[in-house]
Amino acid sequence: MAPPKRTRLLRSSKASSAQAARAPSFATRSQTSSASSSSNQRASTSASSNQHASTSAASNQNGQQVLGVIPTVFDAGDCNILPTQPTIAEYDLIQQTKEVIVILDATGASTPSSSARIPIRQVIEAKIPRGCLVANRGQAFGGWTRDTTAEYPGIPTKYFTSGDVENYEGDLCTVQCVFEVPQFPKLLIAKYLGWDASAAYEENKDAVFKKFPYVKKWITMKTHFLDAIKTLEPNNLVGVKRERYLDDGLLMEKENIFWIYQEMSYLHSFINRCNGLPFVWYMNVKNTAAPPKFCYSVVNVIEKKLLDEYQKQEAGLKKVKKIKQPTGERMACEKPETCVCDSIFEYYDRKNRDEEELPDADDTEAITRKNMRPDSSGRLNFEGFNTDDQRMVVECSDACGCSLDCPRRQLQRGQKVGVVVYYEDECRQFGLRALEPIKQGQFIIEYTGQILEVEPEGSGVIEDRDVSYDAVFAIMDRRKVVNAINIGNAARFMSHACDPSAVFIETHSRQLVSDPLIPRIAVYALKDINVGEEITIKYFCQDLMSAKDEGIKCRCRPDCPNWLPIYPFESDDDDE
Ligand SMILES: C[S@@+](CC[C@H](N)C(=O)[O-])C[C@H]1O[C@@H](n2cnc3c(N)ncnc32)[C@H](O)[C@@H]1O
Repeated sequence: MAPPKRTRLLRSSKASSAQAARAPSFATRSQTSSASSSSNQRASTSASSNQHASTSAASNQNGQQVLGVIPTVFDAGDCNILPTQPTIAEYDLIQQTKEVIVILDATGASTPSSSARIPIRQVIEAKIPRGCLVANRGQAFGGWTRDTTAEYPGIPTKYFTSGDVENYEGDLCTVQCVFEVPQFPKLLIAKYLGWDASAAYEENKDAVFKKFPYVKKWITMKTHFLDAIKTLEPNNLVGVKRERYLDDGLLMEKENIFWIYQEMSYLHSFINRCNGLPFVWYMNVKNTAAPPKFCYSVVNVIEKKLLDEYQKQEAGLKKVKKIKQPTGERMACEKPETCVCDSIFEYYDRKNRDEEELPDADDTEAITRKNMRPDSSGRLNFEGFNTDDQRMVVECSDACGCSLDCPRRQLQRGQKVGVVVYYEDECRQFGLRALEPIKQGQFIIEYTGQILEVEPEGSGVIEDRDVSYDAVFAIMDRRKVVNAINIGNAARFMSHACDPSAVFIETHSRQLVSDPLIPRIAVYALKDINVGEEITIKYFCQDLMSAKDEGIKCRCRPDCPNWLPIYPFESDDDDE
């Protein structure tokens, strides 16, 4: 089937009109957007699944045995469940199947079983999500290969080019990213998923918006974000302009790192979208530094051995009895009379006090352990809050008798505001910025990563890893951390600030008490954060930070006197 006729060539100097007439088109067939639930797409997606199945049981690049290929953590079926306008039944299905646990168990021994609600993945191999059909076809049949030293987990290395159009015309195309054309407000430059930059083309703005509703949202939010950056960083106007209108040369520079930013923005946002989560973008308006390589996951990853430990601890949690609610305390749960969240907090508090073995009652009182309860809008109250305090949120489950809309289930319901991974400067590198306004006390994002032991095998020394990617649990499990250096989401980019705009809160969260309980880390806003402003946390408590001229000079503000400690730390026991 021939693509529709074009009226005007995008960049006459960049492609011949013959190429232009055959450029890939998003409008070639009755295609729906990539996250649509159309039966056509379901059929194609499962065909593509079969293709992947045949490539399983191989070895990955590190020589590690691959038990079965998981194209990304989330695409093996999850991408089929998110229609743009779900029916009630489909909505229920999304709610019921959201949580996924990933188990790393390279030996394949004693494989844990999955349930329909909590699929368990045995091996992570970041691949292009299955729902991205043309990107997968490009990877298999594309005519151009990107420099393979630049490989990013889950990002294509092969692409269709304008020269491939003859063989693949009529292939379904998804608009991956768009740029405005200053003199022609009705046009957009569209680059397509799975096609290289030379096959970018101009399209009618309204037609793109109609076909791909997310593009309209994308461009509106991008403009808003870039307008905010213009005010916040007036020295970077050239880079800001390029994000909006593109640079003349970029369409001919397929290898330019700029295109990796576009790939990561689309594909990670796609994985988010499949899980009911908002946009995540990657942006560098300052230089040509490359974004870091890491495996994107919207859930925590845990080894079977550690999951087994958590399952043993369930015995204690099962004994938790509902305590009488103190009068005058605020209760966010829809069903305060049956809510057991405060009782669960009491359970952990008591358990910690027993383990602390402090010499006298005065010392015990010195530890402030806070039960953070959301208000009826789901926000936390940070009045009188100290970032050095131990704190925890317990979320409702089916044991509380409330609905899924209960305000005490923020992390379960998932991130609501989009974020931008933004290049800050040479010292801090990438940080995280708000794509949408955030209110004080609001849940922002989960900090996902690998659950690791603080001191593996009783070594007494924290593993030789960059602990600035560790998020610790002070209440639920002092022996484990969430580490996001290799696997994680956009939260792994948050910079340290001595006066932060956000905070980690360890969270006890599961929808059903029959789900495994794995501690999670939520990020909440300590103050209002406007579009374009940075989301920062305080990495270390005050006594680990010092002005002692060693470690990493803190760049949270130009005159900050503090230094961040360096790694690895010796554990306390070995200090003397
Ligand atoms: C968890 S990572 C944050 C993401 C990282 N910036 C990146 O681009 O991948 C922590 C590292 O960021 C840098 N960093 C974060 N906050 C900083 C600050 N306030 N001052 C100096 N460096 C900072 C340090 O190199 C630190 O080791």
